[in-house]
Amino acid sequence: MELDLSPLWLSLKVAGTATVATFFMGIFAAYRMLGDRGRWRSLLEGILISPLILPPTVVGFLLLLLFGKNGPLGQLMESFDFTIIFTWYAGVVAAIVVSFPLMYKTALGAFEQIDSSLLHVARTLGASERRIFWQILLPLAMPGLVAGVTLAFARALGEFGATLMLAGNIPGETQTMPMAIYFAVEAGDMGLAWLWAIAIMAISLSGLMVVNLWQQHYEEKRQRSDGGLLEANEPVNRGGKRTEPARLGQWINPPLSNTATGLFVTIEKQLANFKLDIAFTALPETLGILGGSGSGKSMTLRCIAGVETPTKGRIVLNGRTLFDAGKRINLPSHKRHVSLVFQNYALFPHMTVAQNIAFGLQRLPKTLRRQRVSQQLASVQLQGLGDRYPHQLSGGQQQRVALARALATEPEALLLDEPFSALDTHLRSQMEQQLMETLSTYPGITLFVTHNLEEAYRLCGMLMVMSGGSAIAYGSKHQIFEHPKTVRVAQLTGCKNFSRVVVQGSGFVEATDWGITLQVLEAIPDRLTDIGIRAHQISIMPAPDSDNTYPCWLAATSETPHRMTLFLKFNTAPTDAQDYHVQAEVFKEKWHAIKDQPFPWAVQLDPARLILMVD
Ligand SMILES: Nc1ncnc2c1ncn2[C@@H]1O[C@H](COP(=O)(O)OP(=O)(O)OP(=O)(O)O)[C@@H](O)[C@H]1O
Repeated sequence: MELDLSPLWLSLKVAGTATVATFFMGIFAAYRMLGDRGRWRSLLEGILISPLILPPTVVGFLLLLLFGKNGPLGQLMESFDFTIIFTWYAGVVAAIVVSFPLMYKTALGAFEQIDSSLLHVARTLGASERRIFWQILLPLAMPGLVAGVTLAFARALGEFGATLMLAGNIPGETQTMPMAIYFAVEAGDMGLAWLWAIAIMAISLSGLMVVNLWQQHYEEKRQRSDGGLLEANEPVNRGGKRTEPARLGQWINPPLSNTATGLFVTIEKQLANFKLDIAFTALPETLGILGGSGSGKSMTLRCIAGVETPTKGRIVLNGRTLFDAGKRINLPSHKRHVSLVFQNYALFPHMTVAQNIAFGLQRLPKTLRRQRVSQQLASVQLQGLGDRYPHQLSGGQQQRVALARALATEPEALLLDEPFSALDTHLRSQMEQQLMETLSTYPGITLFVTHNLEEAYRLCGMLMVMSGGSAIAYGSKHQIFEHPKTVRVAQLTGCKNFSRVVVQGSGFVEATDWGITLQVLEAIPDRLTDIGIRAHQISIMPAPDSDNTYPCWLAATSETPHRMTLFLKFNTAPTDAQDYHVQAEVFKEKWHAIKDQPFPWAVQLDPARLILMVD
């Protein structure tokens, strides 16, 4: 008897059509749900994936209620003289419903895996949501989407229960392979049942294998091109000149005003366990932002870039209002002309270096775009690397590409969020040099977030110190480092030695925690509470008869490659390593000169170096 192949063709037709529909519907639904944290999300998710957990007969029953003669869709179709019940269309509908959750869930997972900073950075480079979808989300999610399609197709191919209820088992018209198996078993024709079962398994498994092979190939191709990490190509700084940024501002504490030139920020943002409440003005130069972990530095940059929305306040850039809660103005990131460089650089991994840099230049004619990319590559010394992918670059090179990409759009403000944190010490100092040169020709406003005090000092003319979501100090770097007004600012700028004080009379205070009386040169502020001194400014064995010199004993030491930290106690010998008053830092040469001297040592807290603070 000749074998009727119609179940095979019908299955492929039904599953293929359903998969095409599921592909688009699943991606659309996943895209809409992406980032949705609304209260209806759980309910909506439950509905979308319910066909995965409900018995197929229940799904079939519900579809029958919907598409049947008396169902709302059934009646609507009947008014056009059309019905899908007991046709192959019904098989397609059943297959779409049961395979949709697989496509949706896989697509959502693939989208969610994409680093959100890539999307944020694309927005700050001027890309619309549509462009981000087509050029960032879709290509990066492709391996996941392909896996989703395969699973959806396999599920559609194997659909039985819902299809039987909606489409029935009409040989040649609605009988798919799963149905052919069931009815072959019913009729006792085990040979035929085996044949269809093997056909389904072969099609599904070969589909999965092809996808797996493709993914493997995709990964191998990525790794093969991983070959050359180019640390050796990093520029080597051999005695090159180190220059200060060109336009260090001379002003101190600029008034908070809606300046025509500059960045004016006065915002509040309430989060679950944190409140950002900050106000400052930045002029066209480099403002360093220092602060402890979690003090709100990144959040401030994210609000300025439009990645986060403040709860209250205003942000004005060169006279343009970027955000005004009162007037309900909230320019999207792509219209702000503000570039944000993330800690992890957020380079688009599927684009070459040149494509990354050109990403924000879509509106320029091609020749001009190419010219701008070459200029930027040259400015960060990456000529000849335009065709590489980010994973073929060293950390330092990636950092330079991120900077070139951010500057290519000629932003009015450049926000750098700890741009060197992922680099080793050697590379860090090279990159710092390079950034200094780049910034010296950048005419806009730069905000530079860092934890590294020395880096902040070298790169920035002005500094803002943040703590607990607010600015606690703002001024020139000299002012902030040499005359911190509060204990917190002194701590955050690296001061390690503090003592409570009682004022003794004009020019003298008693440092109660250290048990000594100190002469001070600075005018004593009204509400003075603390005195401090930086570790490297403590003198050991000073010239005889120096002021503020006391006998000291050594409680403990701690060694770094070039310096020693000495834990010292005034007036009496320590009982253990924790029993000390101050930490002093000395170079190794000095340490070798003093280490065998008998105790007590003479230790001076130079009156000119003492910091007077309020708590
Ligand atoms: N999306 C968020 N939802 C709730 N809280 C958040 C969110 N993002 C940040 N925070 C909180 O806001 C505070 C400030 O975070 P932010 O990232 O600005 O700190 P930071 O000063 O940059 O710290 P670090 O130096 O460690 O990067 C932290 O307490 C953090 O937990």
